[in-house]
Amino acid sequence: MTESLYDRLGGTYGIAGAVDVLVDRLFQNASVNANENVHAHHGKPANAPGYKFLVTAWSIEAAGGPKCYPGLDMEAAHSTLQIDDEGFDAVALEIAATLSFLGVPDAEHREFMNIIEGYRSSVVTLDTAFS
Ligand code: HEM
Repeated sequence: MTESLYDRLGGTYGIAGAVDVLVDRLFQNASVNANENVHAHHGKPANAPGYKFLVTAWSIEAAGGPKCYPGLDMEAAHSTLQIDDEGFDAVALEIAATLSFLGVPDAEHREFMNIIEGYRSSVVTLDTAFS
């Protein structure tokens, strides 16, 4: 039987290590923080530890690991942030860059990015395609 994505990403230690790098990059990413609603959260260094915990737990579950995520579902978590496709792409790019930076192999990289892409319609609430 194939190992779960969770196991192939190095389990809780592998995922927490990647999220540690990712969140530091997201908090400093000018494109991500161009949205002032996002910056109100990501602009405060004191939010980093709790956010790392929540994103780690979410990722563990999403990758097929143990159920441990205590946070909001993706629609509720982002409903007031007015995220458009460009804002989503900026975060997705940073996730992909982090996986690449850490040397995650192609198959696992693609599988995790497919999971992320699957949540685009839950996270994006602002249609700016023609504005
Ligand atoms: C599939 C992609 C994404 C995942 C898996 C994800 C994951 C999460 C998680 C687990 C939380 C915590 C929820 C809670 O408080 O219970 C959260 C909150 C948040 N996310 Fe995302 N997120 C995604 C996309 C985005 C994007 C594209 C942005 C910005 C452009 C963003 C910005 C934020 C912000 C600012 C918060 C904190 C909201 C607050 O508590 O005030 N997220 N996200």
